[in-house]
Amino acid sequence: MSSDSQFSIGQRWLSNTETELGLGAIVGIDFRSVEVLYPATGEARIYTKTEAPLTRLTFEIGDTVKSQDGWEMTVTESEESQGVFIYHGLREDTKAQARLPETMLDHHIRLNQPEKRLFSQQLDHPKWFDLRESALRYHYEYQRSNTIGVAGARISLIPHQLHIASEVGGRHAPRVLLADEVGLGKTIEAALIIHQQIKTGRASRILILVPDSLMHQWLVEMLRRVNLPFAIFDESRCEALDEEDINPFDSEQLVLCSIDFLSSSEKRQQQVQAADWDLMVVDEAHHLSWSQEAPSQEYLCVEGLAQNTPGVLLLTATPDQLGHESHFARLRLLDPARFHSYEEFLREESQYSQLADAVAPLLSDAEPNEKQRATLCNFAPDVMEHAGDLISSKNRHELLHQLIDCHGTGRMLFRNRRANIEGFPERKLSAYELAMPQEYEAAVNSDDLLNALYPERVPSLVNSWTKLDPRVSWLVDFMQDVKPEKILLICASARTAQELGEVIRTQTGIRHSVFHEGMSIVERDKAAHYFADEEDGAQILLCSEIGSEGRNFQFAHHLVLFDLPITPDLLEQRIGRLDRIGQTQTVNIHVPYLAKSSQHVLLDWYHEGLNAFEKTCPTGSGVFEDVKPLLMSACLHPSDMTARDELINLSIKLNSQLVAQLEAGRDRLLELNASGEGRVEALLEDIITLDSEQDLSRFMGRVFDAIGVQQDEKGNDCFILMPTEQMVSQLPGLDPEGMTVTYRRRVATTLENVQFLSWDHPLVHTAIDVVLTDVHGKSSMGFIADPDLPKGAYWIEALFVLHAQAPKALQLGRFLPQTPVRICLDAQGNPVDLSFDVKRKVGRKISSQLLKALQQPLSIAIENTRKLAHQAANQKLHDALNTMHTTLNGEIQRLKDLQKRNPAVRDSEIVFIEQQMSALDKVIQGADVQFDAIRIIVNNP
Ligand SMILES: Nc1ncnc2c1ncn2[C@@H]1O[C@H](COP(=O)(O)OP(=O)(O)OP(=O)(O)O)[C@@H](O)[C@H]1O
Repeated sequence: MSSDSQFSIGQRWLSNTETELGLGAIVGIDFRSVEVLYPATGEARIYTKTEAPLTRLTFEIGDTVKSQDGWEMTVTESEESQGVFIYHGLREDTKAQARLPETMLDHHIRLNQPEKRLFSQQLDHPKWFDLRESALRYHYEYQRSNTIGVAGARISLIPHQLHIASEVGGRHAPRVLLADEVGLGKTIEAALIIHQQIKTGRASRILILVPDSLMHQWLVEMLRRVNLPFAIFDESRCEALDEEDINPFDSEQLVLCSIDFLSSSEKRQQQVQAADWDLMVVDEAHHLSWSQEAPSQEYLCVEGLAQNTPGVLLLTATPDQLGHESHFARLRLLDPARFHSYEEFLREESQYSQLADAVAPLLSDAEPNEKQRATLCNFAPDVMEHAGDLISSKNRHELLHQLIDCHGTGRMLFRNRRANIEGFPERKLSAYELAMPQEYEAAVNSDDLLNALYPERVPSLVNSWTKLDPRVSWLVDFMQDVKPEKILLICASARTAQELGEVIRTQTGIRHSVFHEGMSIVERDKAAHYFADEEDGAQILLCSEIGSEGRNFQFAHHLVLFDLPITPDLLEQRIGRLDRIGQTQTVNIHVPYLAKSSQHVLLDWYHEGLNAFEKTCPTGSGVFEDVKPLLMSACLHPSDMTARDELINLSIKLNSQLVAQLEAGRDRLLELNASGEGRVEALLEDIITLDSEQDLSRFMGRVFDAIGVQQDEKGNDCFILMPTEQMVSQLPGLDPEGMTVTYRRRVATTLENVQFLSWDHPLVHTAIDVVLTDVHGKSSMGFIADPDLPKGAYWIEALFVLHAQAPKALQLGRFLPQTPVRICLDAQGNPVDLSFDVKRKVGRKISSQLLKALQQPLSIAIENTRKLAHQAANQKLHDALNTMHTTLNGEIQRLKDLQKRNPAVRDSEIVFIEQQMSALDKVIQGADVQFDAIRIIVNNP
């Protein structure tokens, strides 16, 4: 909180919560808010005047001040003009009289006064010194850790997700397609990548584009999983912001927006493109259909954004759903230079299938034959030269990794298959044959495929179909049979869902809800919520096809497919609502169908031809493309058993060929890459170790205790945190009503209302900030009681911080975060290694006497600690430079090597690291040592 609410333009203030910003200058004031520019980091902030977390920086006579131009002077006089101080004194370099208005102060100055506080006897309890030291040390370790942004997510540890997150999240401007099969956690992967990019400073402005129907789910997932508060942007929000005459999309850093809304408004598209983004995420990217002649509106909208946004994540479970050309077009969004021609892409793909063939033996522990060996030599000559016996596990491993590197799309496309991931439930089909009503016969036997598939939608039957269609009465009975278990019903059209809802309302007392594209998002979310409610919720949710995308309904175990979709991908999407991570029981799939109808043909085709109900069928869309005419024809002639048999037999044959191709081929290499097998284990181990440590809970316990937050154990590894009236500082983020927290992942993933406190959690960060930015602990004096040491012996413990300032995007924290340097001296001025547990504060009277008596030796000792701290800091700085060079040179070299084999490495990635390295060189060399805190320890046995 600011100590002075009289702000004037030009005054210099320090942020109490974001010390890394440097010294700020007031650049704007209105009746409510104050705008501060931090020139050292190029950032600006707007604060509410009454709650600005700012401290004014002023100097007294005798203080040394530094100007923006680098010269220093000792203040001999100061005056104030329009609220701004002007300091006078002699310049140290030229010895000339100088005048330095505070507007011209060095932007890097920080408040630094432990010594002043010590000698003016503003002493705190010695525990605050320990707390400062721990906060600095933990912050330092956090910034350098490899689990940053990943370990703190509220998720179960699933290896393939962690692998993708760390592989992609650690890149500069990642541009990838996350294409895991349905329900394997693409949203979670995206959340982890976004979180990591933000926490490491790689990105700060994020735009997520999703279909209307998934907005709320994304909002909740981002908040619940990784504590990121996205703001939903729709027309009404934009309109409200239009009045303020700014680009609405500039008003927030984390924006969630419907792609349908954007692509339908020219004005909003222009605005969203004019706003700068670091990372764009597009969910359900298979909707971005493309062909040379007719790219879709959605595609064009995303293309415009992808051209100007450094990082792009596209998510789809069905990359090939709208054809291979569209798949190519999505890769083109990611890297237009590389994917410039579809023909070229096809040619390249065929090469990878040769590679796939050659690699197959390695994946199944066999020795490749001569031809395969020759192909491998072609792709990875270096390794093959020394390969010898390929089956020896070391070589095999190395070779596989090299081959993955050579794989054209392996670096930008991540696709995991369920078949490789454990823990999914079984799926069981129950089909119910029902008699065909006479009234449907004309439609079913017509030439119109839509009528044949969905006779209930024929106009003449609109008002009567629910009375004559036996699936309706079957449904009513079925609901009674499984009551109170939840049922998700999906059908093709909104009207069917609504009309079924009407029947349930009039004929049964069963609680139900509908969910379709005619409802607003809020209404849909309400319906989904009503369905999810365990006690008073709906037993059945009736969805149109849009219910089959992205939503999480795995708490239900019965899925009724009132009709069947025409493509296997859509069928998988539907089943994927229940067959997801977190599903605890067998997924029961119920299909009521009319005998000898087109739907009957589809049922047999899916079940017998593709086995697509009981197992995921990644080859389904491939088969579909090949048998489409036969399938259509069989659907139009449902009584023609020969046509049906031909369709099914051909599908079985094609499917097994495609499966064999897949098994042997390219995807296995891609999958091996996407699964992280052999590479994610170390990260997993680190997170498990971190989870088992108690450092965080102990540290936070001490912070809460010191600040005055009440912490009560609630059982089940949960704690209740309550603010108290005795709090010595505010703790932003602590709910004034109290909050329940846990440090245990297991608890956090089962109890949604409990906050998961981790090193990534905002409350932990603000707690560390509060400790470090507060003056508490800057100076203290404590007693120890050791009978083996002379009474009255004393020691000096000084804490320094090696610190540099840089824009976040440089990721200084990886190499030189704020680094604690602790120097301890005994009364004779000798460096010592102290590990006292200092529990008692020295009373006011004694401390005052001691300080008077020891002022001179203490001043000398402090000077000495400064010198020693500089020496130690120089060493650390030197080490940081070395590590930075070694690490970044290594990264550059690896990318360059990789680029020779794999065109998916963009030049811009290499250039970025080169520029980062030279900028960091300057920043690290300019690092400064600040005196942070001092503690005098006195023995009083
Ligand atoms: N690591 C995890 N821990 C806990 N829950 C998870 C984890 N991974 C996924 N889930 C849950 O599994 C479900 C599927 O995850 P998610 O929505 O990310 O998958 P998806 O691949 O995006 O699905 P879709 O293809 O349907 O869009 C969600 O309910 C999600 O919350």
